[in-house]
Amino acid sequence: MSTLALTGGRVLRPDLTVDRADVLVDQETGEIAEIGPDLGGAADETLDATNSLITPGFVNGHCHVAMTLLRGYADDKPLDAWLSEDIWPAEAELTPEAIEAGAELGLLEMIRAGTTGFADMYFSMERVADAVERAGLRARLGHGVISVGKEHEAAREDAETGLAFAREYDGAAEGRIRTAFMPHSLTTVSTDIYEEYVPKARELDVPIHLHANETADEVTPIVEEHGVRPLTYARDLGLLEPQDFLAHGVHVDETEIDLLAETDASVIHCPASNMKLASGMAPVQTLRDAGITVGLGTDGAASNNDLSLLDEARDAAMVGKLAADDAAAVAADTVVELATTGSAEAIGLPAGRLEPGAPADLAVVDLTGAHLTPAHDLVSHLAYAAAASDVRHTICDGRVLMRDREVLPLDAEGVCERATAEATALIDRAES
Ligand SMILES: CSC[C@H]1O[C@@H](n2cnc3c(O)ncnc32)[C@H](O)[C@@H]1O
Ligand SMILES: [Zn+2]
Repeated sequence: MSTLALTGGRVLRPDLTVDRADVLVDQETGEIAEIGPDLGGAADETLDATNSLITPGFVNGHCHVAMTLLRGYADDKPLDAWLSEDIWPAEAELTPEAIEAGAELGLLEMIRAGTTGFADMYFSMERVADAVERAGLRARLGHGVISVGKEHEAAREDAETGLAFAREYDGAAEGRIRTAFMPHSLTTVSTDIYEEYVPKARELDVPIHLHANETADEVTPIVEEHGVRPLTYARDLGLLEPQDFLAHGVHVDETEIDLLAETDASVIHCPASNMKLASGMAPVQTLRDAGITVGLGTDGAASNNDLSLLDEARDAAMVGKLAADDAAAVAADTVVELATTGSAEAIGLPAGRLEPGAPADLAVVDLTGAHLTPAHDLVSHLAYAAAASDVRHTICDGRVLMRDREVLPLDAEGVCERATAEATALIDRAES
């Protein structure tokens, strides 16, 4: 077996205790072989983890990775105006090449932030999948289906694209890519498309992922048209199975929380996007107390405006306390769980735990920064003080994706140049 040892560091265990240990990775299986003292001697390759914390890689439960091209293009608007006045007109000019360049930029940023897995909904997903294969991360990918503003046959074609992608790419990149059927939301996909395509997605045995209950404005038309709350409507459409995961879940009432708990569907909390678009505050502590699996997502870089799960964890803790009016709510250990095991369970990727036999998806966080001194509590540091730039090494599936801040599978300079050129050309097309 070919082995990689991470030596001299401290390890964040699944129960969130920390101790000094080395980690030995079997690079053939991509799994953690052993955690314990002095494992460096016999390894084929070593990574220095001195003065560092070895954590599970972070998992981004909801993203539109190619939207890095639109970072900073439209800010300071609420969701509806942001999408209809700026984002959708620009996205109408996207090309597959632009999407691939934007995806590569996002993947570069994620590797640098210690992210090893993510869920993504967008267009030209075969190009996103190609970029994921090259970059070496794990992903749950799906074509975003929208029917609003389309003739019925065009909407069916879009849904067929979503099914075909889910069928053809599940298991790609040596199993690192899994797929899902991804209708955009309850208000942008019509009832008849749901009625026809949810059973077809079930036949493929892939999860369903959609935006739900993100803004108050989205709840009202569903109640008016269907006479029930959005998640009752979603349940009636067959959208709340245990493998399914919803992005946002901000405006959920008690009956909807009960419904999520009963059905075992998961919620991906996107606090930065929710704050920036002033969508509202998700009741994260209440969701967790009800036994619902909650993960953490950045959403796209145009509504965040970065792809750092460490930033997101801090945001989740801060806004969670405010939403619950309780400083003890959404505590440090909770947000570390949300960013690792919570997201991994929600999106159905095998990651999130540091133990023998688990996938070797790891981030190594340098603890020497002044902002991480002194080190009373490393879980507290992950939740409240560490930044993406503190991540020193990133490993996914046993492969080193970043060593001492150098991203190995991607040419960082070339990625930034291509993305800048594609973003400039995109905005020129959109505004001409
Ligand atoms: C159909 S592909 C995905 C689609 O979603 C748009 N999007 C980005 N962020 C959000 C958000 O917070 N709520 C709803 N929709 C969002 C993205 O621009 C694509 O058009
Ligand atoms: Zn989104």
